[in-house]
Amino acid sequence: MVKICCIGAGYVGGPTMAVIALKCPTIEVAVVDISVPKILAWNSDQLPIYEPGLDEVVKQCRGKNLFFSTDVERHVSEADIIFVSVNTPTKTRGLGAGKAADLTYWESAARMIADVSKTDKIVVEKSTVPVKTAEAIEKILTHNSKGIKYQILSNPEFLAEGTAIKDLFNPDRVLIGGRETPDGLKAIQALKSVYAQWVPEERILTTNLWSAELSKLAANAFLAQRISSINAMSALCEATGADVSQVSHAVGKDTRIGPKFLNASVGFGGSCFQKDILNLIYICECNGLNEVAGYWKQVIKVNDYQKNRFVNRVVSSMFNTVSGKKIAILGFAFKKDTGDTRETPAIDVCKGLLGDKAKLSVYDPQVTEDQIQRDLSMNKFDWDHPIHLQPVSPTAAKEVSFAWDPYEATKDAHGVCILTEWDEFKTLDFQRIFKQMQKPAFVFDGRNVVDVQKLREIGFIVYSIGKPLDPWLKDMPVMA
Ligand SMILES: NC(=O)c1ccc[n+]([C@@H]2O[C@H](COP(=O)([O-])OP(=O)(O)OC[C@H]3O[C@@H](n4cnc5c(N)ncnc54)[C@H](O)[C@@H]3O)[C@@H](O)[C@H]2O)c1
Ligand SMILES: O=c1ccn([C@@H]2O[C@H](COP(=O)(O)OP(=O)(O)O[C@H]3O[C@H](CO)[C@@H](O)[C@H](O)[C@H]3O)[C@@H](O)[C@H]2O)c(=O)[nH]1
Repeated sequence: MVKICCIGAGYVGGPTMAVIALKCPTIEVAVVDISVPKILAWNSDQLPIYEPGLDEVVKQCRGKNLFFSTDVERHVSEADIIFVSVNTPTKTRGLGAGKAADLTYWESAARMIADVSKTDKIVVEKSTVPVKTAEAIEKILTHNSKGIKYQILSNPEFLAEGTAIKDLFNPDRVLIGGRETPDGLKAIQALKSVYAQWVPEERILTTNLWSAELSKLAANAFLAQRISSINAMSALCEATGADVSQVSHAVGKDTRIGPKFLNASVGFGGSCFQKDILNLIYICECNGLNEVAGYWKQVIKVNDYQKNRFVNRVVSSMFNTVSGKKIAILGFAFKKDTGDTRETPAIDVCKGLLGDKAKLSVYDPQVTEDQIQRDLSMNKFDWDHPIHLQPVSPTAAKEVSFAWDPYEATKDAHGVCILTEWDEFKTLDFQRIFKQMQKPAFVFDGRNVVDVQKLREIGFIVYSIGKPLDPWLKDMPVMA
C-alpha cells in the first residue's frame, strides 16, 4: 500500500489529504502536525476549521485510510510521498522583512525529513513558496541524505476557502512540477497517478519545477489584480454616479475578460493574496526587476486605499467623528463560509474605527470572540505563524464587544458596517434593526449585499461600495 504523509494539518493539508484519502481508498494517508490541540480537533467531532462538506469527507475515511497524528517522525519515515503544507508567512525581521517569505517552518520540516528517513522519498511542496525553493530544499535533503534518494516536486494548491471541498473534487487544474530527469519524470508520474484517480488527465498539467512554483504566485497575483482593478473603478463610480455592479457586469460580458472575480468590496483579505504578492515583489526586486515589482505593488496599495477609503467614509458621514459611538460590525471573516480571519479587511476597518475611538459590537456566525480579540491586538504578519507561536494572552481591545446575533450587535448602534458577505445578512429584518438604532441610522455596506433602495425607504442613510451616493454623502469630501 502506498503511504502518504502530509506535514501540516491546516486549511490546505487537512482538506486536501481528506479528499485524497476519499478518492484513493488503496492509499494510506497520515496528516501530522506539531500542534497537539489541532490534531485532537481533527480526531474529534469538532474539526479545527469550518469548511462546507469537510465533515462528511473526514467522517467517511478517518480511522480507515486517513489518520491525524502528532507522531510526525514515525509517519514521515514510513511514507513514500511526503507533502509539506506548513506555514510560509511573510518575514517580520531581517533581510526581506515585510516582503520575503519566511521559510523557517519549511526548512525545519525538510531537516526533520532528512533526519528520520530510511528509504527513498518523493517530497512535495504543497505550501506556496518562492521560486527556486525546491533547489534549497534539495540541498538540505541531499547534504544529509545518508545515501537516500529524494525527488522534489512542486504541486501548489489552488483551492479557495469556503469552497475547498468543491475545488478539490473538481479542480480547474492540478499542477505538478519536477526535474526533467528520468527520476524526476518518474516521480511526476507517481504523483500524477494519485490525482488521476478522480481528476481528468487533461487537467493534470506537468511542468518544470520553477514554472510550477511561479505559476502559483502568478495566479494569485492575477486574481488579486482583478479585485484591485474593480475596486479602483468603484472609487471612480462613486465620484461619477456610475454603478460598479453595472460596470463589472458590462465589462465581464466580454468573453476575453469573463465575469468572475469582479465584485467590488471593502478590499481583499485572506492568508494568501497579500503574502504571495509581497513575495513576488521581493523576488522581482532580487532579480533587479524594479518596474515589474512596482506594477504588482500597486495591487496592494489599491487594496489598502480601499480599506482606508471605507473607514473615512464611515467617519466623515457620521459628522466627522465616531468617538464614543456604537458601531455594529456584521461579519469578521475574510469571506463567507469560512471562520478564517487571516488578513481580513475587518481587522483594518475595526482598527481604523477604534483609532477614532468608536465602540464596536462584532457579530460573525463563525468567528469566536477570542479570535477577534487576538486579531485586533496582534502585530502585522504574526497571524500566519503556527498558533502556539502566536502571542499567548493578547491585550484585549477594551472598546470591542462580541454579539451572538446581528440584532444584539445593532441595538442602540449609530452605524452598521457589513464586512463579510454572509448569506444571512441578505435576509436581515432591517425594519427591526432601524427601530432599535440611534438616528440618523447609517448602513455602510462593504460587500454590496443589501438592497440599497429598500433600506433608504426604511429611513437608513446607506453607503454601498461603488454605488451612486446617498444624498447625505454627496457633498462630503472624497478622501482616502
Ligand atoms: N489557506 C489557503 O486557502 C491556501 C490555499 C493554497 C495554498 N496555501 C498555502 O499553503 C500553506 C499552508 O497554508 P494553510 O492555510 O494550510 O496554513 P495553516 O496555518 O492553516 O496550516 C499550517 C500548519 O502547519 C503546521 N506546522 C508548521 N510547522 C510545522 C512542522 N515543522 N511540523 C509539523 N507541522 C508544522 C502548523 O502547526 C499549522 O497547523 C501556505 O504556504 C499557504 O500559502 C494556502
Ligand atoms: O470578486 C471578488 C472575489 C474575491 N474578493 C475577496 O478576495 C479575497 C480572497 O477570496 P478568494 O480568492 O475567494 O479566497 P482564498 O481562500 O483567499 O483563495 C485564494 O487564495 C488561495 C491561496 O493561495 C488560492 O489557492 C485560491 O486559488 C485563491 O482564490 C476575499 O477577501 C474575498 O472577499 C473580492 O473582494 N471580490
